[in-house]
Amino acid sequence: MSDTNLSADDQKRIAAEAALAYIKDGMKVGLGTGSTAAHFVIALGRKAKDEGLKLTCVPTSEATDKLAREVGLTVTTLDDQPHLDVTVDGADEIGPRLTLIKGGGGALLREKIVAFASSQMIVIADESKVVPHLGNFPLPIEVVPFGAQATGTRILESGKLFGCDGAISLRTDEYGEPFVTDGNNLIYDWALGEIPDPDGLGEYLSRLPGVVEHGLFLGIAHAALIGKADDSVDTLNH
Ligand SMILES: O=C(CO)[C@H](O)[C@H](O)COP(=O)(O)O
Repeated sequence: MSDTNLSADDQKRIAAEAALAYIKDGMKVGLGTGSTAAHFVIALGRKAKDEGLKLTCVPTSEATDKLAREVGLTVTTLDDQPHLDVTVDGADEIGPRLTLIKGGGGALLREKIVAFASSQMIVIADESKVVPHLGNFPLPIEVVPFGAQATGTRILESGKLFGCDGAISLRTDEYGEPFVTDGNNLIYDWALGEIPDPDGLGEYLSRLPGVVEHGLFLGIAHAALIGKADDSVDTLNH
C-alpha cells in the first residue's frame, strides 16, 4: 500500500497533467475555469513551449483568458473557431455515467457552450468530486437579472415536479454584493442534497424563461481523470 497522501490541490495537479496526453500538435483546445483547470492551463503552456506545439485555445472565462495569455498560449474565441478538438475542465461533482454539476466558479454558461463545441470533453478533478449521486453540491443556475425573484420562484416550483426540495440563494461576491457572471447575469445556488431525476430536472430548467443555463452537464463529458491521494490517476468512462 502506498503511504503517499497527496493534498486535494496536488490531486488536481496530477489529474491536470494526465490530461496533457489528450493534446496533440495543431489542436484547438477549450480551457475550463477553476483551480483544477488552472493547473491544466499552466501545464499546457509549459508543454506547448517545451515541444513547440501550435495550439489554439478558447477560454471559458475572463480569468482563464488572462492566465492562458500569461503562460504564452494562443487564445481566440469560439466565433473564430466554432469546432474544438477537446475541452479540459474541472467539475464540482462527478456522478454516475459522467453526469456533472459545474458552475461553482460561476462560469457554467461559457463552460457548457465550449464543451458542446468540442469533439471531446475531458473532466479533471480530485477524488473528493466523485459522488454516488448528484446534488450534495448546490446546483448553480444562471438567470437574467430581470425578474430574478420570479425566476427563483419558478425554479423552486420545478423542484417539486422532480422530487427535489431545498432552498435557493442568490450567490454573492466577497463584498456581499450579488455575484455577476462574465455574461452579466446572476447565479442561484440550489441546495438539494440529492437530485433523483437529473435529466428531467435539467430539461425542465432549460425551458424556464429567465434561466440562462444550469450547472447539470449530462451526456457531455467523454472521460474523467481523477487524481487520487495515493498519487495515481483513475480514468472514468461511461
Ligand atoms: O465549474 C467550474 C467553474 O464554473 C469549476 O470547474 C468547478 O467549480 C470546479 O472548480 P475547482 O477546479 O476549483 O475545484
